[in-house]
Formats: sequence, structure tokens, C-alpha cells
Amino acid sequence: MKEKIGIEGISLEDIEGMRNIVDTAYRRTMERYDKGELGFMEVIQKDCECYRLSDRYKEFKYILVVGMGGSILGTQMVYEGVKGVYANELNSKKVFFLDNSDPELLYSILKIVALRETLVFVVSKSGNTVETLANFFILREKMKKEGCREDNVVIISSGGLLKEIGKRENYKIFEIPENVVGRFSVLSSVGLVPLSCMGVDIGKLISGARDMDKLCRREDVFNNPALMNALIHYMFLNRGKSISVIMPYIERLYRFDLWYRQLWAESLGKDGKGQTPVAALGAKDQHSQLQLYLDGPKDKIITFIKVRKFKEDFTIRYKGHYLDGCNLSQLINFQQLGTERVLTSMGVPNISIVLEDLDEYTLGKLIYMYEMTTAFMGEMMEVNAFNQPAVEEGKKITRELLEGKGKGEEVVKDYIIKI
Ligand SMILES: O=P(O)(O)OC[C@H]1O[C@H](O)[C@H](O)[C@@H](O)[C@@H]1O
Repeated sequence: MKEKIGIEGISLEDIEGMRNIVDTAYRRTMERYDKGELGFMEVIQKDCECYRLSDRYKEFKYILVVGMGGSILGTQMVYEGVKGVYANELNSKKVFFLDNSDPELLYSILKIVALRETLVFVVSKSGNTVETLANFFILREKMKKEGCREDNVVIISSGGLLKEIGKRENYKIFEIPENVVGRFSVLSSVGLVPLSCMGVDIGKLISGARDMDKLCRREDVFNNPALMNALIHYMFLNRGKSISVIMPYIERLYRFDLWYRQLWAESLGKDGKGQTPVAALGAKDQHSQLQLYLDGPKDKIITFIKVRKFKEDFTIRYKGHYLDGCNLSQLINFQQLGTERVLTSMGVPNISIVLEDLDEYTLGKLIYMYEMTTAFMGEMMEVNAFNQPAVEEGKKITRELLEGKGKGEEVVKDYIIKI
């Protein structure tokens, strides 16, 4: 370990020097909102009642959400953020997420659920995503064979083949507003309809987001948490911090990392620019990643998320040991502090987001703050944070291969390791 050097910090003068960039980013974001381009800012003002399903949908023992990317990552993040990692073991309602074309994932879920007792949410903004359609086609066939009813399926989509099938087969359909981009859609029908059936208080979630919206509309960067968060990431990106590590010190937020990864990567990774988001978890990754963060390349900015009050806690007892009488919550929060201090002393910039506790309200605030941070960061980096053109080419090649075009054409690979 090298000697302690301290962070090349950001001074008030530095922030003052960024006034133009901050004001422009704020103004452009609000102009886009005024033009109706930022649906994620509008959708939180809708009445939550419009997302609630009638009681007959509440009877199902199992819930299965089928979708990819922004159509599922947020829902799973909120579900685990509120209910915990082992929610299925603890609760009568069993919830599953199907977000891959890996046949073994579908197989395992079908081994557990009884389809007649399952409410299936098929979620896709475009309504044409190949993995979602493939999984749905297989499920639909099995559900027909097992005599499932129309209300075993709910479609959440803006169009495409999925909506067509939904209309033709008389499934309940929820729209997704056109101006709500997938990775910014968890606080729309995409997340709120399924979550309202999973025992999550969507009203509290939305009121957290609305309260954060008030803060994020402030022009003053010192009183706008999203604008300040974007500015700090932008300034350190310009100082070579091309990697943004997010490291909550609570297990319930690990899926938040995965949601953040899509948001930050797909929104900002454009025109040769971007800041690579990395998912980490405290205290676990102190024993796997921290060596690199401390003594590896100085190319990272770290964001901690810590919770003052955990839902549960334990007091440790072992006479004469320094842990005697401490609580586990104290231990994990002191571990976060220890990591923060050593990173600072090793010159690794880090930010701490402190939550009093973690429930629907604070999670709604956190989600919305990150959505606004991403919008502001996109303006600062002068990239369009609301599209993802580069992901389409690979899908085209996959389709050509599926349609038999290009079969046999051996793609020259540099390295193929066959085991
Ligand atoms: O909601 P869908 O249209 O099914 O899209 C699901 C996901 O797939 C796309 O390829 C994009 O990468 C994501 O931004 C999107 O969230």
C-alpha cells in the first residue's frame, strides 16, 4: 500500500467555475421537460389508482414478471429493496422474474409455479423484444394446455406484436407513455402495476419520488441533490475517473446496483463517451474488490449508500471481545466508514448517500434522484441520454441467424476457447 495522499478534492471555486455547465444542463433538462420529452418527470404526477388491478388478480399464489432491461430491472429492484432478498421464502406470495433467453431459467421457474395459480405480467415498451416474446410464446402455449384464463396474463406495452396479441386474446393491457424511456420507466405502469400486486405500497413510492422532484427542480446546485451528484461525477469523469462504482451497505439494495448499471451505461455510453458503472456491495466487496479500488488504477469514483436504521438488528455477545455489546448494524456502518476513510486517504473520490431507513418512500426518492442525475449528466456530457441506438445492430444479426440467413458463415473470431 502506498502512502496516504488524500483526494484531489473539488473546491467551492471548482464548482463556481462550472456554473455555465451546470446552468446549461439544468436549463436544457427543464426545456426538454417543457417540450414533453421527459415522461419520467411527468408520470410521477399520475394518480396511483390507475395502476391497481381488481381484486380477482390478487388471488394468485404466484407472480411471474417477463421482460428485459428497463421493463423488468426496476420492478425487481423495488420488490427486493422493500421485501428483502429472501422474500419468496418469507412471504406467501411467490414472485419470479424471467429476464433472459436462457432455457434453464424458464425451466426452473416452471418447476416451481403452477401456471393456473400464476399471474403473468408480460412487459415490453416496444412489444417486440425477442427474449420477452420467446418466453411468452412458450408460456402462452403451456398456459393454454393447462386451461389458464385470460386474467392469468396482464400485458404492459406501448405497441408491437405483444399488444396485438393482448388485444386479440383479450388480456388486460396497460399502456406505457411514449415519452417514458424503458430504463426510466419503473415509476410508470411498467413497475407500479406488478408492484401493486406484490404487497409494495406504490403510493408511498410515488410520494417519495414527488418530494425528490421538488428538490431536483431547484436551480441552485448546492440545494439540488441530483444536479450536484451529476456535477461531481462529471468533474471526476473529466479527471480520468472513467468508472463509477456504486456500493450500498445493505443487501436489499444490490438490485439497485443492477438497475443503476443499465441507467448509467445505456444513457451515457455514446459517441465514444461514458462512465462505466460497476455494481458492488458492502461489506461483502471489502473482501473482493476493495484491494483494487484502493491500490489499483486511480480511475474510479465510488458512491456509498448507507442506511441508519435497519428493519432488523442483533446484539453481539462474547465477553472480552471488542464486538461484545455491539449491534450488527453498528458493525456494517462502521465498516462503511472505515472504507470511506481509507479510500479518501488513498485519493479515491467517494460520495455517501445516507438514508434514515429503507422503505418505499426513501426508495422512491433514491430512484427519482438517480433518474434526474442521469438526465443532468447527459446534458453535461452533451449526449442524448434517452435513446440507445447501438444495441439494435446485434439484434438484427441475431434475427438474420434465426431466419437462416448467414448460417454457416463462420464469423472470424480471434480467440475461441473450447473446454
Ligand atoms: O421494453 P422493451 O421494448 O422490451 O425493451 C427492453 C430493453 O431492451 C432494449 O434492447 C434496450 O436495450 C433497453 O433500453 C430496453 O429497456
